[in-house]
Amino acid sequence: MSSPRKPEPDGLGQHEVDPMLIAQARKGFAAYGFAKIPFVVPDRLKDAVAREVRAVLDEVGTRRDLRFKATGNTPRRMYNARRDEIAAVSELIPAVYDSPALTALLTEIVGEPVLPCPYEPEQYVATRLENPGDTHGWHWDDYAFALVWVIDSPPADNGGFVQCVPGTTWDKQNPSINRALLSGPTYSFELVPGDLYLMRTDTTLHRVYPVSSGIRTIINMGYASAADLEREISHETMDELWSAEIREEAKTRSAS
Ligand SMILES: O=C(O)CCC(=O)C(=O)O
Ligand SMILES: [Fe+2]
Repeated sequence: MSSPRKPEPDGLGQHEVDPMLIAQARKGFAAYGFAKIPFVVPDRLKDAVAREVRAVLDEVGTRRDLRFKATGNTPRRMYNARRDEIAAVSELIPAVYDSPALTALLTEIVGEPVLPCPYEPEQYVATRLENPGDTHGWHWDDYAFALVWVIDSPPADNGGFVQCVPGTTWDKQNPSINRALLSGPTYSFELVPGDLYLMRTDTTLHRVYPVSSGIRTIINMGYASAADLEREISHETMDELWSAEIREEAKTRSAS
């Protein structure tokens, strides 16, 4: 007898999606490495996830102001809550991340299996941009796919939209961001609260345009391709992100 499956979170199992929308998203994803897919989850689930993400950021959001050598020293100026901090207070977000109904839809859109990320810190991260100049600067991600839930966003005049250059690859020893920018068109996408987007993050250079005012809140769920599971993946940007935090925590502790 097979073991009972965990129930799907709040209506995800019964959520119906128009096959036309999937077909359109599939085309967009193949062309731009980016597709807006707000239709993949019901609105009440978006609201529940938004409440939990805002609460966890209010409670444990940690300020980062860093640059990473592996992405050509582009800036990260933001507040984050990491995977374990989210999983410690939320049952819903881990259940959504693991939802077979959701990953089946994502698999249809990208045309290959979308799999849970084997490196837990990259499974989900919540991010808030709220100070003028806050940005998630140009980078690639370690794993193939990201599903980003847009929870708060300023009007595009105040920044916070996403830009990407598809068909580019990350050489961590020599990231050459400017060469990647010169290699093809940069596409920009306006996003509003309630949007979700899917990105091919290992071969799409991307960033969030700096915010000049207002608040931008997201949760990014990272997924792996089958090829990712076959290769050795290093995690220097994530490891540096969290180790900077650990250094800060140690400083605070020794100062107190
Ligand atoms: O905030 C976004 O829209 C993108 C976030 C991102 O690229 C990341 O977390 O790696
Ligand atoms: Fe990213």
